[in-house]
Amino acid sequence: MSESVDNTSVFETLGDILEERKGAAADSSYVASLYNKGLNKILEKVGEEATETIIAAKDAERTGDNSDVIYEVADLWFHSLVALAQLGERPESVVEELKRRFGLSGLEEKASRQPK
Ligand SMILES: N=c1c2ncn([C@@H]3O[C@H](COP(=O)(O)OP(=O)(O)OP(=O)(O)O)[C@@H](O)[C@H]3O)c2ncn1[C@@H]1O[C@H](COP(=O)(O)O)[C@@H](O)[C@H]1O
Repeated sequence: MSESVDNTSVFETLGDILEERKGAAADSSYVASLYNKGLNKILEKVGEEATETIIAAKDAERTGDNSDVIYEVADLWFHSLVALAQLGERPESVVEELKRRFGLSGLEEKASRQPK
């Protein structure tokens, strides 16, 4: 599978798999088992993976080896996409939002925000 999927369509393919798993049995699929446990459990995994990413990034800074942090960021992205799928949203929505931000300076965007 990994060789046959173009880099640009990785999120689309993963989005299709996450949709397809909505019809799978919890004991046959990790994704289906997460859906079955519900959004709180999925968000708990997102939190865990975010923490593991921070620890791996600090280790990478010390050792110069980025392999673990890449692995943990992949876990974080994956679980974030499962959370979005549970909410009925596809990965392409996030890609679109990032695309919308091209050329928009983060500093300008922050300055233009309405005060809360
Ligand atoms: N990309 C992923 C992916 N990344 C991480 N993981 C799983 O996420 C889990 C998280 O790791 P942990 O170390 O936290 O797992 P754990 O300690 O066993 O988890 P808990 O018991 O704490 O819940 C592991 O079981 C990983 O295998 C993934 N599982 C699935 N996918 C994709 O989703 C597809 C569908 O997966 P299934 O639904 O299992 O068929 C796969 O073909 C992949 O493309």
